[in-house]
Amino acid sequence: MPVTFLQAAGGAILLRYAIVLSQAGPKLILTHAWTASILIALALWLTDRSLLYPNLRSPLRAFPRVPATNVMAERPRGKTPLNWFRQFPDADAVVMREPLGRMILFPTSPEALRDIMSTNSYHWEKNPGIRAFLGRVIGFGLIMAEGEDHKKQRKALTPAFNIRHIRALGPLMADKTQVLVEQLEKEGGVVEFSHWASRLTLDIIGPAALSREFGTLTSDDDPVAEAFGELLDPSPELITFMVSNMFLPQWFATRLPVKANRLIRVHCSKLRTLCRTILNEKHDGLKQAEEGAEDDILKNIVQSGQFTDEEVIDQMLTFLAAGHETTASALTWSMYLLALHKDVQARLRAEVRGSGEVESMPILNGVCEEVFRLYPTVPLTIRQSMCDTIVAGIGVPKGTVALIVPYAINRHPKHWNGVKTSSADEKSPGLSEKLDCEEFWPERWLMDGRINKHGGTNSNFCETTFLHGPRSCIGKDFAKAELKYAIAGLVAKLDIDIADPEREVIAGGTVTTKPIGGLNLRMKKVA
Ligand code: HEM
Repeated sequence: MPVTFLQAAGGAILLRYAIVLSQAGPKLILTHAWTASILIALALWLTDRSLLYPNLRSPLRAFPRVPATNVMAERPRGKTPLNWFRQFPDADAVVMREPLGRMILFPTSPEALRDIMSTNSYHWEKNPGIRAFLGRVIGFGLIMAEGEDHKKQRKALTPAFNIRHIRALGPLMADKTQVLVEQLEKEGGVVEFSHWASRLTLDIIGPAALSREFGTLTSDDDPVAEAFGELLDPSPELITFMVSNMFLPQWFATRLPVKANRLIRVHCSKLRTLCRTILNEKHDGLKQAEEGAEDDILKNIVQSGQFTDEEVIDQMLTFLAAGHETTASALTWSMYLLALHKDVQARLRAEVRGSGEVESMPILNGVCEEVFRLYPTVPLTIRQSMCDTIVAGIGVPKGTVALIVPYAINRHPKHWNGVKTSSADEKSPGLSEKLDCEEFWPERWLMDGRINKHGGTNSNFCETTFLHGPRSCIGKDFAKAELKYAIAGLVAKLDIDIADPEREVIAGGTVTTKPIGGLNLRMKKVA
């Protein structure tokens, strides 16, 4: 529609200009007519893009408008969208207009989120530039696949993450946590915890996904930890390069003589070589052993018979990258929240020291769910519509950019403000207190002492830490089990306090959320 309008207007003006100038002689036509018509067409296009289309024709006008803000740069990421959601609590989405008129959609209501993530999930894809860049780093596995390719990969990989396999990993998760506890006891005193959390999760994903011990908890020089450290917790230069990949064509970006390109080439080639070696060993193991090689995610992928060796390596890189810093971030924030809420820490310690299955302990479950809600590891993710589609009953054109912001959605006041009720309150009504959407309150996830799945809201789309639908996190159950075992193991043995209470803890990080400057904790053995 805008193109038709522009073509007609530009054509008419061009014709008129040509007639006027033709009367002034052929030389003048050649000198000015084309320049003038190009400038006029450009001016019309800009006017249309920045004024007419957004104000008069865009269907996104149906949603409240918010001022342009650099939401990618703010800390914590999602802070401003949360303010918008407070301002427009009943809106299905808000729309931000960038200076050149591009409209960005921020879906907020469960209906809008369901349309994007579930009903019309395949109408939306990730930004092609970011995909190409991240694919170079973490492989073109499941996270980077789109459309039919994604459907095929997801179907082949889902059995590897079934609940039976994850349950079987419980002892490994508990054992590795025990190694961490011993290391922390040796450190004796103040530790920078996010660093230890990454080591733990790498040592769990290694054997769980690839039958490979990385041993990062007990050794300082591990090439895998180093490569992921530099690639996933990158320098400002690497971040700038990543963002510029959204706009630059890949044939150009990959050839730029910048340090970031060299760093990616060196580390990725090391990681691919390592994965190739592991894969060859797995093939040998599968050929030799009657029972097959050790049971892990890799064995399931190889045995699915759906992938070439290079594709399996892409999946291995994806699982290593997606499956380690993410849970490390959640574990870091768990320790932070438990250090701030010593009463919850004490109740949790009593629970995990008692009998019962780690998977079904009520307080532990509530603590994990509150951590995922308040500090979603991926605070924001981006999508672009590949065709005309519908969001909460409004027709949204092809090419629309949507920013899904779990940080803000998970704290939406309309869904998460409430009333604190506990069994004690139920016996003595009138004692209920107001519950703020940003308050850490594990009991949201308990109803009459039993675990509930929605945290007291009326839709699971009120919480989007792992997203929902076909593009939701395939490792969700793995991550939840891992976090439970890690918290249970740590809290049972160690008392956790903030080491430097004066310092403000702010959520930063590039791909995953982490406290800026780390998290210093005082961890003491408890009797
Ligand atoms: C706290 C832990 C975790 C969080 C918060 C988390 C969150 C997410 C999110 C938000 C996405 C969607 C990203 C997007 O499309 O923009 C995702 C996708 C994915 N995650 Fe996780 N994740 C976690 C742990 C894991 C683990 C442990 C694994 C593997 C062992 C894993 C593997 C994946 C994969 C393969 C995808 C792509 C799924 C697809 O597109 O079909 N994640 N995760």
